[in-house]
Amino acid sequence: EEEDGCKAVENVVPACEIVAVEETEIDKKQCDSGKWQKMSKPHAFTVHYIKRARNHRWRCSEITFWCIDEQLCNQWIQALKELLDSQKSRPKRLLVYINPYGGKRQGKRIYEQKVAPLFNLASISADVVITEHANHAKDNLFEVNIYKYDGIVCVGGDGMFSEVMHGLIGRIQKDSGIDQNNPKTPLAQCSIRIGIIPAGSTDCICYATVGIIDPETSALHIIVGDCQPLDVSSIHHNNTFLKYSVSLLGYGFYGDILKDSEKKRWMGPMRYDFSGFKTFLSHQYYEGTVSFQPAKGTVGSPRDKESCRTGCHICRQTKQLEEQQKNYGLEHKEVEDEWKVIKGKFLAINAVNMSCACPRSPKGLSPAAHLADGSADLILVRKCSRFNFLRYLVRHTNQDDQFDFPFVDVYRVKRFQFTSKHLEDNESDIKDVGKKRFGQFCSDHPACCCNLANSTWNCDGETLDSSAVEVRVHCQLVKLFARGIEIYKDEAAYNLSSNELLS
Ligand SMILES: Nc1ncnc2c1ncn2[C@@H]1O[C@H](COP(=O)(O)OP(=O)(O)OP(=O)(O)O)[C@@H](O)[C@H]1O
Repeated sequence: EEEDGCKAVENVVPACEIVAVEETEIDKKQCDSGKWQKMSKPHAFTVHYIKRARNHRWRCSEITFWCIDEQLCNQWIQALKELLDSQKSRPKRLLVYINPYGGKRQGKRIYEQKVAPLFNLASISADVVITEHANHAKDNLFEVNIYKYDGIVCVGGDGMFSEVMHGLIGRIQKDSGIDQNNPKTPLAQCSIRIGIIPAGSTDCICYATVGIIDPETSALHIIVGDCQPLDVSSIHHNNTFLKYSVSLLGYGFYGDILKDSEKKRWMGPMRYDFSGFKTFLSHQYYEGTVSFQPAKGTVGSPRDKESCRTGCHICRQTKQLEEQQKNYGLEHKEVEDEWKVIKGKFLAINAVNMSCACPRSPKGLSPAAHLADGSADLILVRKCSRFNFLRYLVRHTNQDDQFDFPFVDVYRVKRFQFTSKHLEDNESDIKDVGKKRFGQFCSDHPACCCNLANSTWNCDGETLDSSAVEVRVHCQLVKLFARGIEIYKDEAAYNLSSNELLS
């Protein structure tokens, strides 16, 4: 209870949410004003801490504590600093890559104005590299001593994250003597965490792992040393490594939108709407064979009502199960007879490692997909009428179940393969030269309805041309400075008053 009889507000700041503690310089003016004038020579310290706002936004707030006893004040500062030092998950040294051309070209400004001051406050030292060209960060990660850093931070969009992730995974495999081209080899996990400061035109990975696209919130997640493991899919063709994916790997509809939008970069972000509409109208379907291994070791299903959130029990249980299997020597045992094969005509083949929720589609492509359960949700949209396809797309934005259509199938898988009919026909060595020539005519004239042409893969927002792929999910291969999307129990939990007390 405070001196003046006011009831103390019972608010708590957990030690893990303190950003920094500093001694406060008191100037004469402060000293002479307010209730502190009673104190002959006051001493003070300020605690900077995380304050939750709406929509998963975090802000750095502060509270100053005053007392007359200098020794007592110093003891508090010392004790709180020791408390912060004892939290070993907090990073001390970071390597930061800034893409100065990402999004609205604000990456450098965002870092300097919103992130660097917070890192300084939290005594984090950062080596900053402003990228000069595409793949600069990726190449650099193969050259620098990454092991002296507690984390790698990318300032940019999903493309920049993908580049840093490829660099880090590639470097770790190289140092572990693992050949990335072998699709069957288990990959070495990356213990160095990746932080994303959103500054791109698409920041979906940040949104899916933090819940908001906000540089300050992301910086605070880095400072407190959050850790969110993330599954990564490796994509191969003919024993050649192609790419890694953490969000969407899409063939057909989403691949075609991306390919078309790449040609219209001059339109800015509007190009996605334009290309989306155009691709919808073209209503192209693609023939091929999908084969997959259903995920057996995971507890959830793509039709669950529950979404992946902070401390997700499904992700935790899957990891425990994997560790048990490791102890019994059962890890990575390939059970070849468990493949399911589906041949058909598809408007879209989407494999997602996370829900792919974004501000435009808050439910995402697979609302119950998990960030770290070692599986992907494989969504097959078979050929249907334009009207039905529109109904399917609309359900991504409302409460209805987007998988509840006879032409949509969803499976939780650990591995899958796709081969286009075009390639199958070529590989089966058909000597019918006339048919091949006809095929060439069709792909040269998209208006032709024969659909012999291939689509493109949309791999986390980048195009990937391959008419056959082999995909494998690597459970929790990388770790991010994030904690997944937090569940707020009630409004009061994040509407804390400004005069919070530290306990
Ligand atoms: N200095 C640079 N100059 C040109 N390209 C760069 C540079 N640094 C990084 N890149 C590349 O730019 C691509 C896009 O970057 P980023 O994701 O940060 O921005 P974006 O605006 O969200 O991207 P997009 O235009 O694909 O939506 C990345 O793939 C990255 O490899």
